[in-house]
Amino acid sequence: MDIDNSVEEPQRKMNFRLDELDPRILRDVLVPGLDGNWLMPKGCKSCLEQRKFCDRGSPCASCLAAKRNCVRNPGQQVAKPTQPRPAMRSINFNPTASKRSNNAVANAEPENDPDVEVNVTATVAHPVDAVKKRVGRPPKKIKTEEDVSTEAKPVVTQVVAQNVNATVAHPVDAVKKRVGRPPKKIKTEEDASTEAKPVVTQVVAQTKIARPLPSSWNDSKPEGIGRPEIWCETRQELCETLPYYRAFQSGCYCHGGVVRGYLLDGTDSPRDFLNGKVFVSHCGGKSEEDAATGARKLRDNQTVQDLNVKSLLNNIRNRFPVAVIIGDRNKIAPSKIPHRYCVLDWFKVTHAWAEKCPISGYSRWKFRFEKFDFSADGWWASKRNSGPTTECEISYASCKSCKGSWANIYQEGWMCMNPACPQWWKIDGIQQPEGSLTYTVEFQHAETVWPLEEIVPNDLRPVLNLDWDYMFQSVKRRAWKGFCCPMCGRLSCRIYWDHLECANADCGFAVVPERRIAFRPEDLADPHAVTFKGPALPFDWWGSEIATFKTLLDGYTVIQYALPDCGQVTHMLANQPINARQFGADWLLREYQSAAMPFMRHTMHTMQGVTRTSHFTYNVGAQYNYVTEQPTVAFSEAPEVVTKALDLIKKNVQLIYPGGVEFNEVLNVGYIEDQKMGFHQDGEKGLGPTVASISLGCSAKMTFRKKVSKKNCSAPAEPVESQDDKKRVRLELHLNHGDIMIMHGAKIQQVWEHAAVPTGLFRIAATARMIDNGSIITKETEVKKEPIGEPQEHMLVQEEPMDLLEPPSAHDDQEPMAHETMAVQESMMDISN
Ligand SMILES: O=C(O)CCC(=O)C(=O)O
Ligand SMILES: [Fe+2]
Repeated sequence: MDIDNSVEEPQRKMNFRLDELDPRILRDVLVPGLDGNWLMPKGCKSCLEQRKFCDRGSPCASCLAAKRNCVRNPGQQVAKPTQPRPAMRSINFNPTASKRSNNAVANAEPENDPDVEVNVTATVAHPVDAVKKRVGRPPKKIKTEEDVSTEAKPVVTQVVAQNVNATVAHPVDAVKKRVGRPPKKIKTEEDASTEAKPVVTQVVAQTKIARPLPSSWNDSKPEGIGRPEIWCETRQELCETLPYYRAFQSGCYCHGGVVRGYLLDGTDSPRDFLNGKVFVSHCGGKSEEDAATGARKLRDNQTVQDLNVKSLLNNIRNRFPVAVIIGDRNKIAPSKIPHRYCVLDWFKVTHAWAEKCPISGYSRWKFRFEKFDFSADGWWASKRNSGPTTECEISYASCKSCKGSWANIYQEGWMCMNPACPQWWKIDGIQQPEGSLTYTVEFQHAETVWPLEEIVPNDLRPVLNLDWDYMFQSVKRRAWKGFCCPMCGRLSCRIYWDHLECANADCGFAVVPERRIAFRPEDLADPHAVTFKGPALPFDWWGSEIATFKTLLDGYTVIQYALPDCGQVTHMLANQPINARQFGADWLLREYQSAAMPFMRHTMHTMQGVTRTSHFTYNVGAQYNYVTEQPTVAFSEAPEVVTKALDLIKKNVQLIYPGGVEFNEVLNVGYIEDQKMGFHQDGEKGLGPTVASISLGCSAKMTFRKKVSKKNCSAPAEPVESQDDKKRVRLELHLNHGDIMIMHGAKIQQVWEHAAVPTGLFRIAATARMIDNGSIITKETEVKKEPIGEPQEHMLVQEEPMDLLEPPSAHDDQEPMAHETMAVQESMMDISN
């Protein structure tokens, strides 16, 4: 038995749980695909003793040259003698028999399978050309593909025989050549000039680059042979537009158990490479930057349980193509990537295997991808690329120890790629040293044929729907997806309320549809909600630490919530007659829809970087930049509806705070389906203690919770909501059409944060503030301002205390679930009736 158990690492074994399983299960999981393969011999004794590279021929080239008897260790698989190359066979794909994909490994024992032709040619080089190799181990110097292709001729070269000549088609799967397909001639200019030479320089694809490359690095690359058809400059443009790439942070967009989109960007791992048709990459995860070298290193084993690994293996198993995107921060592109993100093409994931990371010793999963359309290089190929001039095929061999079968990936020799096997990452029992491996020519250039290969799933360019009636009369989620410019291919977010504009300044493509949105309040109202003609009944929820008071004022139902030591939040509930008043909420809703409102999705800084908000805003009056960066206009230049909204807000605030509160700014916010405003404080410098808003259109939930101090987070980012975050909510207002909300007390903004989530299709909120930050103060807003500081403790004088309306204590410290809200509503109903 040729297993060296002494090198087994129990810790790794524990991490890689599959090694506890039956090896057949292991094979099924890790190496779905080919059934039956020929075995590759191990290196000969003589080469092993001399620690020389053995080409595993029979006899090997080295013994042949030295006229030695080529002997292998007992127990090792001996290669069959050289045979004449058999004619290529075509074997029909049997869909029922090929659940497993043709990726990395064949599992069946070839000698037991009479249908499998074994053909390990010991001395024949590459199908067409001999392969020129450096003597001994490749030099330690780390090279990129480009280095190799542009460097002067290798100093010492020696023609050696390549031992594997994989001409045998797989018995079941379609790793076979298709019938009648003529051999491909895939030549580059460089090929043509070197054609006369009998050897092909083997491309070395090693991209271990310790430190981040300088910014000019991408620019210094040669131009590609084409241009990308689909591209953009921000991650948000990418993720809002492409249905196959919605992952704002991950390098893999997984959905439904498979990877739909794969991003090749800033992080690389040793031996990642990309040519015009094939690339090898990793799937990220469990890695961190090494403080000393700047290189990314693993902090744990990647396993088949990891989401990205599991999903990519499913892509292989199910022959599920993946759309690939490249970022200009990647280090492996053969040409200059002209934009921040560019779509490459559809790819097949053909091989998966685990390498032992040379830096950390952990297992890192690597994946090989092939361009779906293999007939031509992609636009990103460099003219300097040189590959083989005819078809080639990847060969496979089985591990004597674990019986797993793996592709012949590295030119230095075949290795078992099963991390659970004692022979993992060893050539002839010897652990591979750091950075010494290079891929075989076949592994870099061979095509894997899938059945139904010709059928590309769909055009990667999202279709721009020019049915403008649908697009703009609708306020559905679809209406604020990004779009792909039909002129230049740039992906753009929909950032304007009323039209589409390509973000490429050189393009100028825009569509300005006729504006015909005309929602009436009843069109937008919650179908289950009551339309109150008398005093409206509240549907709010609050924690027991919040004291409440209720009254009626000018037809409004007024509820005040006292946030302990901070101030008050007032909810004024409108009803149908109030909203129908002159310049009331109904009029405002209509006017906001018909006036030319320059609503836009402006930019804001979050922990993820600069993104556009998921709502539209239009600011009038003083500068208000605390959350978003946006311009402002004077009230005199804004549509009349904004001033009328402010008048209505002021009139109602006056009812609650008769001392007089003035405002010099109105932020108008437009929401369509699925848009919202996440948790934030209204923290503009110089903000007055009173912030008041009017809600128009569909209902919304406005929630309040106390802030928690977050390290390194000075900006009011939209925090990711966890279960605990939901539990932190202590006040929830159900704002309906025409309702007024007032926050009073500067400490509210310091201690609490609030969020607004509409529950229907279309909503406008106009929020008024007093801001003294040195920006626009117009004549009309030059008024006496309340000092900022301690909260103003003038609660309403109550006719009727609301204590009885407090939710039962059982609701304390629980998230305001629907049933709890209902319980509160019922208790309110009881009392109000
Ligand atoms: O949409 C709303 O009602 C809330 C808006 C808001 O919080 C803001 O403008 O700061
Ligand atoms: Fe706010």
